[in-house]
Amino acid sequence: MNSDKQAAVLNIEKVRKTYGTAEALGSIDLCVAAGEFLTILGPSGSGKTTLLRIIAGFEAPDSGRVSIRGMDMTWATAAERQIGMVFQNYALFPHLTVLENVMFPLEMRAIRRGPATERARAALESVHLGAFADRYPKQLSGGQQQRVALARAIVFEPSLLLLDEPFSALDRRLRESMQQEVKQLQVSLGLTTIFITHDQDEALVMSDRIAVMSGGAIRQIGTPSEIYYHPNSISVATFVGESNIFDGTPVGCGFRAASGARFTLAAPAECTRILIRPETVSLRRPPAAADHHEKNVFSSTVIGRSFVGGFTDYRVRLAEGDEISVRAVAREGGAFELGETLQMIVAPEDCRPLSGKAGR
Ligand SMILES: Nc1ncnc2c1ncn2[C@@H]1O[C@H](COP(=O)(O)OP(=O)(O)OP(=O)(O)O)[C@@H](O)[C@H]1O
Repeated sequence: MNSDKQAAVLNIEKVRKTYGTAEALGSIDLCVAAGEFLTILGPSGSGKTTLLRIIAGFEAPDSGRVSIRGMDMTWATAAERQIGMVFQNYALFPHLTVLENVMFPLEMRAIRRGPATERARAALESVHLGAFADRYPKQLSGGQQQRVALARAIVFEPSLLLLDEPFSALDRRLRESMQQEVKQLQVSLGLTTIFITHDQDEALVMSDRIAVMSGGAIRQIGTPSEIYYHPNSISVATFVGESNIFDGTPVGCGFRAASGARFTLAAPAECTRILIRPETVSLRRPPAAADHHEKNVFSSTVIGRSFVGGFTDYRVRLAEGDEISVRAVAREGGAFELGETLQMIVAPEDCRPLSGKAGR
């Protein structure tokens, strides 16, 4: 075993799962390091829940191996794995108080009442619910119930914390504050965490690394910035963030789109597609004197505009016919008009090869 794998809390090797003739998971390999926050991101049906259930011990793989802290746990029960879990639907016991809910995992482990109460109270403090110990779940808001579920998941100091879409029932503001809170707690306690979501923004905000799944396979794994700026495929690029994708062919140091639009790239690349993120593009009214040294300046027309508070999202059509989305910082009274003829500019380093040798 190499040192990476020794430091891993979770190591998944060649895990496969089929339901009848349908393959839910191909051959999954995944290593999660101690203290790491890893997100499994993917659209509905991509296999996230199946993978999570196999990690948790609710489901057995057809083949492959699941190790936790270096021990083969493929056939261990859920209880033997010492994993803390939080689900979307809270799953608190309604007839137990908040404190009793949090003490439950400790009672299951036959920890005496005195120390169990002390630990449960400390866990409730860590999620800022110390004052709510004697309430019942139905007397709490959704966000508070989810914090109780989190306290219950961490109270027995699990080797691994699994979070399955835990914020999806919460409204946007509460969701964002819960993201911050969970992230702070995860860092301060050094919790090794696997987070499942189909929400790319949530994945980008919270994760040390993101594994992007589709069709039962991990398509790419990397830091949020690697995934966003260097997607290795069209499916990852379009799933994470907004994107403009041009098909075409490499020409010298540049790229010619199918429409004929020519882009200068930062370096020659053997690619058949380039990716341009909307926020890397700028728009301006044509200056009186043209600067012929400037690269990637295209004549374009505004064909759509929406103000999204802080930003204006434009849709523009290049003279060559391609349509492209642009995200600009909004200034009151400073928006371009529909039908206006503008220049669209994009830096060579922001035209990213998507496939081929230099495409990553
Ligand atoms: N018990 C089952 N029996 C048959 N097929 C199943 C079963 N569970 C999952 N599948 C199939 O396996 C594939 C992966 O499903 P899975 O629930 O893991 O996806 P997911 O990414 O978690 O989706 P969602 O975000 O909608 O929960 C899907 O095609 C699904 O229909």
